[in-house]
Amino acid sequence: MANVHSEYSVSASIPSSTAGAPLYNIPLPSFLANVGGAVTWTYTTAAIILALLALEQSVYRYKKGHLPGDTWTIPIIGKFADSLKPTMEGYKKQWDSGALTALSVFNIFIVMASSNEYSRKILNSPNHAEPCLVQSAKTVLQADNWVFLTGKVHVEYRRGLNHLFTRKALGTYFTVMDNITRQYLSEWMANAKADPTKPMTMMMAVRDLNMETSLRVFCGNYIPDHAMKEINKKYWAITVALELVNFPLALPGTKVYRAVQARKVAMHWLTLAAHDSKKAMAEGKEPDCMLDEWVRLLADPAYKGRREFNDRDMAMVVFSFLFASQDAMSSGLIYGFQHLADHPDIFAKIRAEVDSVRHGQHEKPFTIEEYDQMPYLKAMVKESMRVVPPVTMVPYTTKKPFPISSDYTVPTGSMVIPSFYNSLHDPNVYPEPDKLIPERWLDPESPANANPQNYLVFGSGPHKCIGYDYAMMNIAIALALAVESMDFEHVVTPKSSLIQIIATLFPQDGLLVKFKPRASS
Ligand code: HEM
Repeated sequence: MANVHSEYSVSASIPSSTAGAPLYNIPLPSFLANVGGAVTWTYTTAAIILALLALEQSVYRYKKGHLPGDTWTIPIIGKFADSLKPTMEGYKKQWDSGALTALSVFNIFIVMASSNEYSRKILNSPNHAEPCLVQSAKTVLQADNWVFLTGKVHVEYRRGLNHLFTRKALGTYFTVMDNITRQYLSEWMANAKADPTKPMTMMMAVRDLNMETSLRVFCGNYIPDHAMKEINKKYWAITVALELVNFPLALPGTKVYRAVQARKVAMHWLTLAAHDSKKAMAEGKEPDCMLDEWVRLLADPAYKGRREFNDRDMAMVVFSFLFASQDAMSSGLIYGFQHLADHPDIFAKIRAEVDSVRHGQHEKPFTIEEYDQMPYLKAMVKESMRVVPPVTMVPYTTKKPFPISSDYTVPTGSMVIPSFYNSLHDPNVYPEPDKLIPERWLDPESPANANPQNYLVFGSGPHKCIGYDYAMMNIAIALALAVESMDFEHVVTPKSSLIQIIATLFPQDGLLVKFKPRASS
């Protein structure tokens, strides 16, 4: 990005004087001399502006080369209007217009990759491209957050964090997820009983569930209830600050400012939680959350001599997990509910599987061992996120000229955006790509299983989602417990099948559901 801007500032001084020269030759009466001066300046300024605009177009066309995309870019703002209110229809049009396409927003030259081949190439070429997130993310997350590390330092830092997602750790989290989900389902059921005619809007309800699950999984009871509520209430400010383009300075009143205030609140409590976990573990507590698992690992003699994490470091990591998970998990779970409610046959199969493994003992805690015996449930969760991938694209930036194909090199400083939707809807890999067919994951011979690299829901390469197993599990638990105990009906509206993009994807009507206690066995 820096280079794009610098090309402009260097060239800005080139045109100017010659375009205004003829004006000096026109004799003017003295009383008009000042007016003449003003006219001269007007013409000169106009000439400079025109030259700059022409230069802008030339640079865009030079960078674009033969790639599909607009022949001319809208001066200065480019496709800014589209990025302000992105739509799936707009994105699909862009993805369908070529495996690599070009556009420009505020003179940031962007190459959108829509095929599996090019998307994976970007994600797996750390020497050429690195994640760049949206501009506001650095202000919100803080520039020294580990998620902005790249190369070897990133690999090493991340290796330490992989311990937080071992099977043993996931087993601990499973109990927490089960517990919190049950509390929410009971609350939803109580509301439904109080007024059975009134559907519940799932959008915010699921976000609340996810936030509490995440905070309790990550921090256990080190976060007091009132703090959890405060973090949850303020977190929406962070979500809405993640638009592709935002006012760059975190001035009072801006979305980014409000997001920074929300982060400060969350970081305050997360730092305290890290401190309290260290204290409790030193006193011999058994781990019951991610922080505890982490503290135990750090105290392990086998760990000695490796990287130390102070309270703030730990809080920053937990905050990055919260940041990475809250919107994506909410999107995945909301569509999980919508898909189940819209497919009674799939709902029935999941219920049959859950019943056969858990023998109808709904009150008994759900365990990771039981989850292991539920291939259909897992296939449904995987398929649901294939049909509507929560994260459809991740912005990367080029560090040097990136020869992405045999006949095109992305210039340095461009944004390259691997997009996952087309790959996840490739009819050669997923016949009837728009249909929800969990069975495709259960047949080892199916093209879906023959091409696992097409499943880009969690990315690929060195930055592939670290929470992959945890996320799948979390969504599966919520759906399984709901199916086990409740019937639900989707109240379909004209907007149910339309997608709104708020960082991740959501049904435009927020998903309206009527819950009832389970009727059939
Ligand atoms: C349905 C839920 C989720 C989806 C669809 C999802 C998807 C993604 C995607 C597409 C990426 C970028 C991958 C790339 O650049 O190749 C990513 C990165 C990441 N995700 Fe997730 N994610 C989910 C949940 C989670 C959860 C629950 C956590 C943490 C507990 C998490 C933590 C992260 C982190 C830390 C990164 C950055 C990894 C790095 O840079 O090394 N995600 N995720």
